[in-house]
Amino acid sequence: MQHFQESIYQLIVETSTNLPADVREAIQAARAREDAGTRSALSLSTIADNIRMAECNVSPICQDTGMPTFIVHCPVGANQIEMKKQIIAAVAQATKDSKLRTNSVDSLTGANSGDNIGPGTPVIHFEQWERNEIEAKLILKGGGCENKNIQYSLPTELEGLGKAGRDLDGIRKCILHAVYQAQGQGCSAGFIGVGIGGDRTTGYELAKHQLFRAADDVNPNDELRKLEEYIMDNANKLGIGTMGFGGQVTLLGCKVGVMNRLPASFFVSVAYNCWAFRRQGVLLDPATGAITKWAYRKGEELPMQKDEPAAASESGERREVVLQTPISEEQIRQLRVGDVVIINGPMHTGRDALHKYLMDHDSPVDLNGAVIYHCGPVMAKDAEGNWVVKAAGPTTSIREEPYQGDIIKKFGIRAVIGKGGMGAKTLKALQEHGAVYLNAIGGAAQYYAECFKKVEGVDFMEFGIPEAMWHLQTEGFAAIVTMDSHGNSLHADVEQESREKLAQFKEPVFV
Ligand SMILES: O=C(O)C[C@H](O)C(=O)O
Ligand code: SF4
Repeated sequence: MQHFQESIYQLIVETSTNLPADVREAIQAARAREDAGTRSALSLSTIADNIRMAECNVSPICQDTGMPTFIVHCPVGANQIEMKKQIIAAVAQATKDSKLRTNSVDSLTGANSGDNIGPGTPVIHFEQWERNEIEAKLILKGGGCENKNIQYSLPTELEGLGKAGRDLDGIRKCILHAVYQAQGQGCSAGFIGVGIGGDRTTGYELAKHQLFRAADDVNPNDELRKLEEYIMDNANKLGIGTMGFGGQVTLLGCKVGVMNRLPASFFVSVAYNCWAFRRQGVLLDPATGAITKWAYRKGEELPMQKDEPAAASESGERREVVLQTPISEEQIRQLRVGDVVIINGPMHTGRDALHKYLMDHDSPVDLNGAVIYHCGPVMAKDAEGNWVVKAAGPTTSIREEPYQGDIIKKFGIRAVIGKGGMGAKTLKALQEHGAVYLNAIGGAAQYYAECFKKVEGVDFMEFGIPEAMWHLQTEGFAAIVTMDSHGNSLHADVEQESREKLAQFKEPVFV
């Protein structure tokens, strides 16, 4: 098995940097359905650019490379202890090479292990089979979409949909509700895996396993096939759209699996995966561990199409405002929801640990007129020992809702960039203080990394690389105003509209 570790390393690199062809196909189809020039169409075109860049740079598609989860099938007698050691070594190497972000954090102290290795990480499942080959599959599912997983216990009462009973129609309602509750926060348009039955643990496991099915396969169970088709036809009527900007395409795939349950329990578990649906697999020679075949069609088979120039020109109607940091209140008050803002100048990253810290401490840098970017980047040092940004898309902003309004006022921040939007408390602070919330395209980590021309410095390295406060010299960072200083929030609007649309699915369908 002299090649096993190297093969697993290749699997990790391929999964993190190159979306497979079936996922690309689903994204291309979504692009064809959105009207040119709309926010959703523009976002999908940025997503397509980002997929191309990640492949070309051999760098992470999204900075959140998730919880590395391996499922390994091996012949009877294969040495699983040895394989496990080599998988762990390959994960550590891929992290060192900036193909994975340092993503393993001590839950009590917050300390980052720095190499993705720690109690419970990576996740490795072994199963024996009677074939004379090894199959290793990997999914890199990020934290933002993981937070949008949801488990229902039937019977229940669902917002907008009424009673969901212990039958196929109740399951149908749960799945639609799962898509609704995710809004844009899991970087829609997404893929969902659904597990019917099991207990709380195996139900979620079954849901996650569905994500390993090819996006274009057909469910062999006729009832489940009909359910999947129904969901694909109807979930998109919710109008949530790419990144929750509104639009025709909210869901890119739906796969449903079933297992037995206890008489007293009826769980419907939903695993939500962002568009950056990173999963791949390899078949290996059991003697050498060399790769004999890839489990999913590789990305190269389906190059992402570039936008027609005509489509780009339609976006010309959108107001574009270039801002140099620090930004004044007057400049901010002129911005409205829907404007595209291009930011130049110094910008600072800050996410969970920093926001908590700033509540009762001073900032190490002056934040008056500043832009805070909710982002946990992948960083590396170049040959001269200088930090460079390797991947840097936004993180889900709503986690900072308890702090953000107070911090904006305390430090005089004028713009917050993130994704998925924020709540009423932040909206009020934006209005009172004169600040805006800018939505960047979640997952577009290569696209945004290019905007960071220089790393000026870093504070709080003790929080770990993703949570540290990076000071970045920025050029041409584009984001959309989705919450302005006049009380308008695109997120609140889309959520309300989709809640109203959800009610059209109240009546029974599968009886
Ligand atoms: O941790 C991150 O960088 C992003 C996260 O996956 C998110 O979607 O919020
Ligand atoms: S930022 Fe978005 S694309 Fe990246 S892992 Fe999180 S949910 Fe997925």
